[in-house]
Amino acid sequence: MVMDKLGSSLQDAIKKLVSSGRIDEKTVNDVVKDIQRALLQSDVNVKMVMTMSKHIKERALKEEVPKGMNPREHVIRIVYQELTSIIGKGTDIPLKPQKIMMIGLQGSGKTTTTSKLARYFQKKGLRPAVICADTFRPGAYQQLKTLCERLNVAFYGEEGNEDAVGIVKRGLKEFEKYDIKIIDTAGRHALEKDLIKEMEDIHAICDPDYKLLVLDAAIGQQASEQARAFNESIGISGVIITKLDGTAKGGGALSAVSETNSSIAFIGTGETPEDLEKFEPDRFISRLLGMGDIKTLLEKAEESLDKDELDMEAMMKGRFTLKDMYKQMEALNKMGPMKQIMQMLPLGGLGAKIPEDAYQVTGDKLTRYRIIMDSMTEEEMLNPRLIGSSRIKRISRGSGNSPEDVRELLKYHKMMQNAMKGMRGGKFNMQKIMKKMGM
Ligand SMILES: Nc1nc2c(ncn2[C@@H]2O[C@H](COP(=O)(O)OP(=O)(O)OP(=O)(O)O)[C@@H](O)[C@H]2O)c(=O)[nH]1
Repeated sequence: MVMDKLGSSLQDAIKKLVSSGRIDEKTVNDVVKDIQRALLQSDVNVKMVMTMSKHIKERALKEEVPKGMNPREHVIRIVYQELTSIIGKGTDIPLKPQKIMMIGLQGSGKTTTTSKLARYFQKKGLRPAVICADTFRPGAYQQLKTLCERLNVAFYGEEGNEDAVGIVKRGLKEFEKYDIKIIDTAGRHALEKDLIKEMEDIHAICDPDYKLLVLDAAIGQQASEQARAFNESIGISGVIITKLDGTAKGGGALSAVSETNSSIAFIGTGETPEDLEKFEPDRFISRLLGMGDIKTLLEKAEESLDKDELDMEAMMKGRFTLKDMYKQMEALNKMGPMKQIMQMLPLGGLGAKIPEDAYQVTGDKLTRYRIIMDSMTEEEMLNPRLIGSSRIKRISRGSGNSPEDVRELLKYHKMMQNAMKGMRGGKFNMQKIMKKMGM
């Protein structure tokens, strides 16, 4: 997975925040410390981490909590916004006919990314064609040709000919009718004079709409040096960070680019032609924070939960009576299978605290539980601890069920009560957060 280590550390920090009793300076400092550690481990520049930490602390403690939001949600929203801001806005490459020139150092994954980009446009219904102007690396021609053939993408190259400019000229002529022309240029071990000269010559011939710099995520925060150097020498319109799936330094590479005058257009997330993603900072961060599927759940919850009837906050604090449980079971029943809902919860661990049995609330059981509860007094419903063995006998007789059924119901209630405590502040608060963040 892409940056799963950073993701899980950030999710742990958010989880801590979600389950903290109250938001005070200490809580904010603790969470910021966790976030700092996670970002530094991912090679994000220290100065950047410190500035971001300062912003989070200041905003969390000084900014007024927006109306309709609780302090916890307020802080999570700030963390989300600050993380998004350190990776920049992203570059949008439009879906229209254009020429794209690929540049970068050798080993960055430029050739593979060229074919992935062709595939990206092909999937969007545009006709891509690829020109191999890498006459420096032996094998580049054959590699790109094979990749394009597999994807059924038009390819032009002249094996053995070292005249990259001539190849580009002839390739563009041949591909006049194609929508997207992607030119793969040669890389070197460093940004040397002859590489710059060759890029400038190719640039003059093809006059590209976009010049995309390919960078390997493993270089971490050094990405800013490379982006700056290429930008100053020939100018770049955007960056593609490759191999984000295989390094612990991804955070460094992503954040470093935004420090320069450029931003990220795509990210490479694996070795297959499909493993290229358009870079969308807000979506990327919400996925990293584990807020992915929550939106679906929240929409569902919104539709079927009567918020006046259910006081989730109170329940999660432990005031979870049999009456609450009954209302909750009814509401959840309307939402769909319990297990499916729990699996959609974000932040992994929160959902995982629900015991397997808790998923088995079928319609039949619900009906049985309702009949049993109908035989209880109001007092028993509000305070189930009063229900000893003589009351169990009475309730079972009154409801036409066995004492085991009553015990099972009480056991289930205890289990849910504990699970609720464990999820304190968890899932349903996330609903509001996602909404406020416009997701
Ligand atoms: N896991 C993973 N591997 C990648 C990704 N992008 C490229 N690679 C691999 O990185 C290796 C080098 O990629 P090439 O495309 O040959 O890149 P290169 O050597 O930089 O080629 P030039 O830049 O053209 O000199 C290949 O084995 C690719 O499969 C990615 O996003 N994830």
